Amino acid sequence: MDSVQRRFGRVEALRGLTWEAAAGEVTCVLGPNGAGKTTAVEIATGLQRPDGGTVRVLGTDPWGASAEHRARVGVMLQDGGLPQSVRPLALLAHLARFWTEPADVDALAARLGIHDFRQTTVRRLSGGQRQRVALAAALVGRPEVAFLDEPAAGLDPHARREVHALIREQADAGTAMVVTTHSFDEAERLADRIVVIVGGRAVARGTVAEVAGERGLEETYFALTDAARSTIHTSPQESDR
Ligand SMILES: Nc1ncnc2c1ncn2[C@@H]1O[C@H](COP(=O)(O)OP(=O)(O)OP(=O)(O)O)[C@@H](O)[C@H]1O
Repeated sequence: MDSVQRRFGRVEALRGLTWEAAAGEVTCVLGPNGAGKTTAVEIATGLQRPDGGTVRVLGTDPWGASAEHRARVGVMLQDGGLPQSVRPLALLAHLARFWTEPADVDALAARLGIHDFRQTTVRRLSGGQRQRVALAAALVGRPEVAFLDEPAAGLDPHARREVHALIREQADAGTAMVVTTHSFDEAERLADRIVVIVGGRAVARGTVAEVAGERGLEETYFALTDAARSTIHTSPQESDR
């Protein structure tokens, strides 16, 4: 996306956000609460319309894109949006029927430990269990690009390890994987590329080595976010709006 703007009343959620993700790579999107990560993902998946700028996903403007385009894009949002009264495997089997060549539901479910709670309806799953179902739902259509909003947040260590391995495998198979996270550890372990968003702008973009430099990702992140936040908070144009 290039120079994307998005405003909610007085709040400028995105102020000229520019970044990209590539096929076959994991791109981790980092940034403080309220930086605009979810807004960016929702715009990239056609759930929100930007007020300005250009967005292309697989060469297509996601706003109002066709069903054919949407079928090539996987999405896992923070609030899940899963139907509540179904069991996980029935849900995944149902979703798989939307695609001509879906992933193997049983293998995907086994991978994410979903068989362990196969008899429980989505409503009664724990937060981490629900997240694993949401991740499986995002990947069942074997997307060419997948946007995962904090897929490993709150998972137990085993589940997190599986989720990381799965994300890496999907990237190695050619998918552009876009993962938002608050974890430096996760970003360092997973990412080929990193985008740091602060106040609706990308303040750093590049490979992990390029962004982290010699200081390491955590220190670089604090330096970038502290600097950008103080600029944003003292900017007179912004406080006048
Ligand atoms: N529908 C909305 N109405 C009003 N303000 C909104 C709306 N959606 C987002 N915002 C505001 O836009 C800004 C960016 O929010 P966003 O959810 O994109 O941040 P985020 O980086 O995903 O944060 P977090 O790390 O907490 O998930 C915030 O100030 C938020 O309050």
